[in-house]
Amino acid sequence: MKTAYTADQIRQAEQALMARLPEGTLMQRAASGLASVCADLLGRVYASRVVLLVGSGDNGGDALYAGQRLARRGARVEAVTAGSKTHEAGLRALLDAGGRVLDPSAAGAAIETADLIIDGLVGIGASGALREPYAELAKAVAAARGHVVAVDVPSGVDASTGRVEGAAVRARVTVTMGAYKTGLLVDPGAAYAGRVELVDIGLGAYLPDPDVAALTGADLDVLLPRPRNESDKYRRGVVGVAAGSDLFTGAAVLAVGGALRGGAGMVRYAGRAAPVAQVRSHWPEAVVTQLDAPSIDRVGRVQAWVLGPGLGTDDWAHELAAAVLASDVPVLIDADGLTLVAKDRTLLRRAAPVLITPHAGELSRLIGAGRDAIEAARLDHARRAAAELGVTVLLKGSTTVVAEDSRPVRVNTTGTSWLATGGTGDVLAGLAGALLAQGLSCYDAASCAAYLHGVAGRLAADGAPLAAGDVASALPAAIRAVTSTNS
Ligand SMILES: NC(=O)C1=CN([C@@H]2O[C@H](COP(=O)(O)OP(=O)(O)OC[C@H]3O[C@@H](n4cnc5c(N)ncnc54)[C@H](OP(=O)(O)O)[C@@H]3O)[C@@H](O)[C@H]2O)[C@@H](O)CC1
Ligand SMILES: [K+]
Repeated sequence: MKTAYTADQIRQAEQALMARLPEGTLMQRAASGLASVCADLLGRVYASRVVLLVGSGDNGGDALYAGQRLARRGARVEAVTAGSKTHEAGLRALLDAGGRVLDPSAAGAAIETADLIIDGLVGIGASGALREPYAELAKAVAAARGHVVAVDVPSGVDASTGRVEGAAVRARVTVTMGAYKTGLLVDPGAAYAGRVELVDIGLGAYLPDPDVAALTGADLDVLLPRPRNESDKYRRGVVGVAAGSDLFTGAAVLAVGGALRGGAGMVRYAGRAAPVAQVRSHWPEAVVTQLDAPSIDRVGRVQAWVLGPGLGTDDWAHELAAAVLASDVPVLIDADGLTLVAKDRTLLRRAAPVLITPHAGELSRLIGAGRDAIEAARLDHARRAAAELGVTVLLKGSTTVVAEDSRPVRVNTTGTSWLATGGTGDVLAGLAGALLAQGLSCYDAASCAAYLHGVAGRLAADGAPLAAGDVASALPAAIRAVTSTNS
């Protein structure tokens, strides 16, 4: 599990650790890790040209000491000091090692042509959008031809939330100190951070419960259910899919496709005549019930439901949603199911668990916040929705996040932009439903499904556009990639 923390959490842990160490120890550890990543990127340090962007705080101090180390190895290091003050000891160390301070008027040209730029403008001490002259420097970095390495967080990215309010440095690598910051895992911040390298400065024992966490392949290997020798199709879990309508038959096909690849023992599909015909012809593996009335009485027992993809929002759909939600098993609500629930909150009054899987627009209808506001602060809104609605929330987007009251938000880092195409959400819903049916909690089912869906998307796309059906087809390969044994 990759864990990440807010700026306040990091600062408190650092203070506790610093109290036990000689002054300056942590900054030297940070600078040493930073210099070593830079040296690897440069390949040959001697005679390379390095520009340091140095702000007024300790983030600038890290950059100056790393510059000292590179200068000692023969790099030509130049510092642009942008703040009202500069870390004095760090600046002295750089100058003693042969580095120099650049006239601000020469900064643009130096940034453009340097082999490597170290962004030490601001780190966890920043607040709000970058002020001048920092903002102008951050913009100048966009023209850099060399490697751009951010110290701790890319300047302009809010370390605690990933928000970017104005200009921000777009880094190839971010070298982060002691622990991941939440803003490095959540978009838009994650997109600015590039590859994130963690430098161990000894903070581990002082860190609190994380603010957010990201599953890794090893976590999936532990969490994903496997069939045992004595398993039969009923014991492996049966997932029900209530999706599709005369207008949207494809959503039913794709949701069932996702569910069939998710490892449940059986997939039951229930719907109207048109989607029933499509599901039957695509998936002989599914057990299909054609509904004459909006009721699930004839469907047979399931351990979890997927409700909503392509279902429509008419009275019939509303009645079917009410019937599914009146059951005593976990229900995943997606797409039209979310529109129905937004119009009639009483549908959510149930004892069994609910997992909702909205994108920002759907969440906006559910909690009455603007879509743009949600996109700009995805973590906050997912948390708020989980608390207000009493459900688990999987908020889809460039970084998919899973929120549940009193738990760290799980962020998914496996996604790819190729997944932003019609129907992939239906596959995700089916997959997550299948995991629910196998006994995973909403929190685990949602975060494992997001992870596998992202990996499957990458495998299916492989650098080219994909269709949603390809993602369902790639799910077995995604599962194989994370499970160490195929038993
Ligand atoms: N603590 C530790 O143990 C360790 C810390 N480490 C490192 O220290 C970093 C944190 O250092 P920090 O606390 O000095 O804050 P930091 O991010 O450098 O800058 C704060 C200054 O920036 C300014 N400023 C603020 N907002 C701004 C804005 N929007 N636009 C422009 N300027 C803005 C403001 O200054 P002022 O306005 O007064 O000039 C403020 O005082 C951390 O990220 C890590 O790299 C490592 O060495 C490991 C050990
Ligand atoms: K920085």
